Amino acid sequence: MSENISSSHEAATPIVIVGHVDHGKSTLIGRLLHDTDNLQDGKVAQIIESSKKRGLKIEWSFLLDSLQIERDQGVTVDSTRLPFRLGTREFVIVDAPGHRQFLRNMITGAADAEAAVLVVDAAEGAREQTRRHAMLLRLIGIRHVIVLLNKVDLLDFDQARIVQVQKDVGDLLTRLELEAAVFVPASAREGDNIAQRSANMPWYEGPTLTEALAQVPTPDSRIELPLRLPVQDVYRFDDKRYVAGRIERGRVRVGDTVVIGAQKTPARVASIESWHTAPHVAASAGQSVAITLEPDVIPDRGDLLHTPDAPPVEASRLKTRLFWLRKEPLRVGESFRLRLATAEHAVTVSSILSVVNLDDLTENPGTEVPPEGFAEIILSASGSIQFDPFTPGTTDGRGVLVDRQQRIVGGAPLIGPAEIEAGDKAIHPTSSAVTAQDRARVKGHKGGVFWLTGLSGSGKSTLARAAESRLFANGVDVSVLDGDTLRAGLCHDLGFSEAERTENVRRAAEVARILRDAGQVVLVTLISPLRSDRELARQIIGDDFEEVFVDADLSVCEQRDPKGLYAAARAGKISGFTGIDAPYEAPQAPALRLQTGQTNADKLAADLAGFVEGKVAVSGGQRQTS
Ligand SMILES: Nc1ncnc2c1ncn2[C@@H]1O[C@H](COP(=O)(O)OS(=O)(=O)O)[C@@H](OP(=O)(O)O)[C@H]1O
Ligand SMILES: Nc1ncnc2c1ncn2[C@@H]1O[C@H](COP(=O)(O)OP(=O)(O)O)[C@@H](O)[C@H]1O
Repeated sequence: MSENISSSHEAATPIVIVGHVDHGKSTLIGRLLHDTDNLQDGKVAQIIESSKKRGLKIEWSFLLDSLQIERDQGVTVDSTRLPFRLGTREFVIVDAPGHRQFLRNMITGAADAEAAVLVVDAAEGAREQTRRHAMLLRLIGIRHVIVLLNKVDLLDFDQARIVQVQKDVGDLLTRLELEAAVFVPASAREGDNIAQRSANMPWYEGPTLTEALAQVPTPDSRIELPLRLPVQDVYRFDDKRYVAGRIERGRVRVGDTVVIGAQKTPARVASIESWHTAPHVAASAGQSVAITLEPDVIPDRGDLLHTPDAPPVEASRLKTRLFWLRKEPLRVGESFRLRLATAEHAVTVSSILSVVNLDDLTENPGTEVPPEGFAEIILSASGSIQFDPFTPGTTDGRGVLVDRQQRIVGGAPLIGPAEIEAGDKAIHPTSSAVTAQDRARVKGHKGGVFWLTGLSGSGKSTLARAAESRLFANGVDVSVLDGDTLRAGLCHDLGFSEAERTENVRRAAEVARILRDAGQVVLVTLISPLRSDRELARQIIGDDFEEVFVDADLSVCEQRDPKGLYAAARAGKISGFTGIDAPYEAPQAPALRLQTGQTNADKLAADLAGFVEGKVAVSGGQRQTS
């Protein structure tokens, strides 16, 4: 049997190119591929042709457009890899069609970049996206950053002005604990200092971009680190059980003792196999293997195999950096799945330690993380999680948060265990193993929240109760959360000040979310007079939230006055009454509008029930009707 340890193969070095919009990223890619002779002849002709047609000099960014068109015609891919060669060394520019996909690839490690070129328009200096991208480079741990000060022709190649921009960008990176390997003053459009040294900047003695790329170190070897083999799967074949996975770091030899996951069971490696080759005596980082163990223990997918002398960290509260991708802000109390190599753990955000202000890059206390925002948070799990703290250049601690629909909502490199501080809310919420899909299959419909807002007396309760009966008769698991009813119990401590109404809405939204997560259809009837409060409800509930406007003029409501409240308010017996001396902000774009001053209640209840059924329908669902 031969020693089959893969030596460091000369794989292409992946790089990413980032920068503020219009700072010249696409032009740079086109220029770079052309000047390094990495374009097929036909491509150049195509670019010259389309540039001429528009009466322009050669426009290198058209190259990317034409590659994009080719991609659009081919199979859908979520990552674009543009290979190019510099001398004997291979590189690949990792890009993605679309800004969000690009960010997603960066945080999941799909981009897997060794180095980054940060493009900054020298005439404009660092802008908002420059800061955001630099933060992202820090977050995902890219250690080698080349700053390309682009468009220096617009500064007449003036040394003093270029040096000033270099200093500004350098200061910005220093504040992020990132160090630029080199600053290259260049003009991607004109070709200065890309592959050819610029004659316009005799004062510049540093490398051109291609020279700078040639200096990017080859990836560090992960072989010398202690073993980590995340279990991908366990197969049974010919009476043997194979534990399959890709070695993330270290090496494993036949005869080694390994420890399996959180159960901490030791076992001996009996054999190491891989497809289509003879069995190995050893394997190392980067290789995918199937091993057999003695005794024949059964790990689970997600378990980490490691050496007994260098175990990973274990904690149930994890201090985590965060790059937040969801369109809605993140709040404390939200639950997700934390993907970590092949493992998935249920976690809850138990606190937001700080949120980065992108204008000045300061870290401040905050109650929510905005879309594309950066923060430091604590994630809590119900049990302990094994991990290695995030280390740039490795896959260690590279967590990703996914929501109930398996969508990636955040990059979450795990920094380490979170100590429990005095006064800390050390909560460890659990989440259900029963999925939304399981529930929908059993109930024949999915859960959803229908938020009925409108003036007192507009008809919210009347329509919700009538729709509830109709839906129930059709086999829908439905309930109503009614303002008056909640205020008699859960919210009995609340009055009608603005702050108390906000709290009332928050509580109702939290309850609605729990019921929705349990697969129910929930009709909430609250005046909820302020747009900001209804927006809060939408954010707490997240998916499957629909705003329904129960619309009737104040005069109609006042005339109906079913509870005599308007009369009491007019008589000054009740103060702060909605519509009289407290505001009501009508929805601007409700999903459904029910005009109760014009249409009878029966018809509107049927409309509401129909709307609800349409929204919660699942294909193939079987419902029992009564
Ligand atoms: N000051 C004042 N303003 C508005 N409403 C008042 C007030 N005082 C008592 N009520 C009664 O409380 C019901 C509204 O409660 P909500 O929980 O829906 O209100 S809110 O969403 O918190 O604004 C409301 O019920 P509906 O008529 O069903 O809307 C009233 O019965
Ligand atoms: N088209 C209609 N839709 C709903 N309610 C109506 C309609 N026409 C008259 N009403 C009457 O208006 C009143 C609405 O009161 P309610 O449902 O308690 O309102 P809210 O819950 O919004 O305060 C009820 O007395 C109801 O019978």
